[in-house]
Amino acid sequence: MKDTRPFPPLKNDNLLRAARGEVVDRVPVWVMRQAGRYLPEFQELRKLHDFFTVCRTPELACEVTMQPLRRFDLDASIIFSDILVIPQALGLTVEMHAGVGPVLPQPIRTPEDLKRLTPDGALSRLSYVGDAITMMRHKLDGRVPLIGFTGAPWTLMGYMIEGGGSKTMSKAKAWLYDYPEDSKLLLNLLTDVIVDYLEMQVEAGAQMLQIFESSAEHLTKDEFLVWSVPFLRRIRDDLVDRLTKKAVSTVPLTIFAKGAGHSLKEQSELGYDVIGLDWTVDPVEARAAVGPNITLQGNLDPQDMYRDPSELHTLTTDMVHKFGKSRYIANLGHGITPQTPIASMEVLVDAVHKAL
Ligand SMILES: Cc1c2[nH]c(c1CCC(=O)O)Cc1[nH]c(c(CCC(=O)O)c1C)Cc1[nH]c(c(CCC(=O)O)c1C)Cc1[nH]c(c(CCC(=O)O)c1C)C2
Repeated sequence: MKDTRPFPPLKNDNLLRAARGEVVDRVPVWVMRQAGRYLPEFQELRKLHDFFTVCRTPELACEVTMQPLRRFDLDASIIFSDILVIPQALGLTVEMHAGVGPVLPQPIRTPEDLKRLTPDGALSRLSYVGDAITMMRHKLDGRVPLIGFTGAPWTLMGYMIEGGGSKTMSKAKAWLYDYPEDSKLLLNLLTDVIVDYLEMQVEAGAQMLQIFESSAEHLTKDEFLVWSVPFLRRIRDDLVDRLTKKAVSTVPLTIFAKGAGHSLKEQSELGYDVIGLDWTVDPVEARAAVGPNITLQGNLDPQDMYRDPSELHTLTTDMVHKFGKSRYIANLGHGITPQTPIASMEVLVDAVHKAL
């Protein structure tokens, strides 16, 4: 049965205030992939349960979501899941191979393979994510906001065609030129599922949403504007439309398009509240490109987490000074890597909170 109890009131809303451009008590900080492999308690839990079993079991997903919050004074939680649950819900097999990452043994190779996708009922096959979100809102007891997320269409298309991660996304890029109409069909199909999925997450209790366009880095600027931007725009517009029609309050939206620092101005015109930056982008140049009405998120190099604590402290403080206290959410410029020392997370969070 659906849990319809009201959610506990939010105690620390600095993340949401930063996203809306309101005054914050302190610069909010969270870390992409903050629940995961660098935490021994996550490794322990993973010895007992397969990756997607954790995603599909709300108690386990909530436990893993909570793990970083027990250790660090973070200002946000992000629901434990993966971007590849959408390809899974569309009928593709996704396996998580230790030391490799996601593997899709029967990828989409030709336009003919698109017939294997099953968009009908995809949303109901993702209902476990909504259940985990609702449970997590209660478990958080209002301590920090809960972020929901999705992969963006181009990034999901990449994994579905490559059959897993890829250094070049060459097969997926070949599709854009060999089969442009079928590529658009696939990107639109994914966009439709993503809008349904994000709407469901908001109704389940997600207080902010991040769209991961992690594979933007494989596109040129021109390609990004054709194969990513229109779909990112439609996700935002359709989602806001849907929520407005249902009289559900909309939540702040973040676009993280890794490697798309060439198109910050274009990203700022998509209607998203927050733009996530990778570490190659200079904070001052990013602010100049997007103007004053967008919140920026990022962007410490994840490799800086391997520096000694005093260096890390200085780099973090300098970063926060460059972004400033208004319209800023501190984060890394991409996911935290598996060997990161736990002490570095403490240094990062502490340095952000003390910087201004
Ligand atoms: C902890 C984890 C996750 N996914 C994977 C792992 C490690 C695998 C394991 O435990 O066995 C496999 C897992 N899943 C994926 C990868 C990347 C593989 C590759 O491209 O080579 C791996 C190792 C695919 C994936 N998955 C995700 C992205 C987008 C973000 C990014 O660019 O890093 C991508 C590209 C998102 C993701 N994935 C995850 C979260 C959880 C919430 C959090 O704490 O942040 C999120 C937000 C969780």
